[in-house]
Amino acid sequence: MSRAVIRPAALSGTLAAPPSKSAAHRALICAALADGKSRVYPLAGSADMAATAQCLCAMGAQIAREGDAAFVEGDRCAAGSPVTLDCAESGSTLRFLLPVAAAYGLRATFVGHGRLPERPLGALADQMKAHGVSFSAGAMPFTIGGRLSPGRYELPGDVSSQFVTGLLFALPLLDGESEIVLTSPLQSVGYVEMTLRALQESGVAVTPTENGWRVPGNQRFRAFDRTVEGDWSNAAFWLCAAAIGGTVRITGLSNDSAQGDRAVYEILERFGADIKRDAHAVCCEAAPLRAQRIDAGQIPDLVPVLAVTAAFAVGDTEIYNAARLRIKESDRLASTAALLRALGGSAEEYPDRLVVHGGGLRGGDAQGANDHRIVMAAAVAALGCREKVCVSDAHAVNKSYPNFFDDLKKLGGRCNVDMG
Ligand SMILES: O=C(O)C1=C[C@@H](OP(=O)(O)O)[C@@H](O)[C@H](O)C1
Ligand SMILES: C=C(OP(=O)(O)O)C(=O)O
Repeated sequence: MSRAVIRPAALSGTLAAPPSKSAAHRALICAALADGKSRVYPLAGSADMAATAQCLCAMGAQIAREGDAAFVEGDRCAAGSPVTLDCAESGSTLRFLLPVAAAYGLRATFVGHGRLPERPLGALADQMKAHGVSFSAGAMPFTIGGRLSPGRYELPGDVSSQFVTGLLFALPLLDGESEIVLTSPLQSVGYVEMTLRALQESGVAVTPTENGWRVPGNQRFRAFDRTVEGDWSNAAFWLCAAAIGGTVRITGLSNDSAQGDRAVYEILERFGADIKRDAHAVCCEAAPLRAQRIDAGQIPDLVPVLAVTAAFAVGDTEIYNAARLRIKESDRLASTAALLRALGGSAEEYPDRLVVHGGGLRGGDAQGANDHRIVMAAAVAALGCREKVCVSDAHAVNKSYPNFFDDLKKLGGRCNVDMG
């Protein structure tokens, strides 16, 4: 059993943003699909990155790590080869590589852990079945067979944008033109924009249509040397911690990033935090916070830490359009509400929204729910609490941010961590 004890503290100092998990997934995949050798730098040693790298190697690519850099030699196993792809707990790894493995025509067995086997895949799997791919079972572990064929792919936009991203990687490899048609408005738009930019930098053409994208077939990915941008989603923990009580400067965050979680800047500004940016850094300083209405549709990963921030505001914050939070590493509407209540706060959970009553938190024992964003949100909450916070499942931070507790200490936080 892993756990962390975090004591109240006002953070201060400057920190480099960790490399973006979403950008790194995309860079590794594009590199593995490319002809030749690419360099991807810097790369976090996170569990999700390791899962994607291992799967790409199992599919035929070669990846050598040198410090924070990965050198990727693109290659693929012959069609029909049996491979096992262990996606660990990473939804991105599963949903991005499933169509790619099918485009290669591999007999790929997909394995997943934690909550991953329960997370939705049906809409993508149904479209793949309609385009020549067989599935041995309806849930993980399953083995796919056959080869993906080009054509018209219809997907809902409100389950997971990762379905679209996976197809955008795979369809350019097919021997004819395809179209992705959205049957409902797209949520998590920024993540698809990140995919489109990654494809463009790899020399792959995709044309937007009225409600989707047209993807020519027979395309080749170009090798590259790519710097992975800083992660707004994980930097958000420090910016919110500062808004609650401290002064933090985060470097390496791009102002014109496609990351939807860049919105944390405007949201904290609306809360009343003193937040500024220049060409090199974002700086946030505590100020009295007031409740907000927040649309979670484009920023699902920010919700746990924004809910914690709201607990320190005056008034009631409503976080709406958040039904998809229930299908992440934990049911994040339930686990976020439980976190706030465990620390002496008050929150109401509805099917697709959360209402957080402001007024501060006391501290206490909280469940990390085996969810990195809940554990990190608990640590941020602790900084503003009156008493210490003890959170279970501290190891979960390894999923996206293995240096989280070290970075907390660098900013003056006080914690004892037992990774179990
Ligand atoms: O494409 C990506 O890198 C991601 C997309 C989002 O998922 P959904 O599109 O399912 O919301 C996000 O929650 C996840 O952490 C990363
Ligand atoms: C939901 C997340 O990731 P994934 O979907 O890739 O598991 C996350 O990082 O919060």
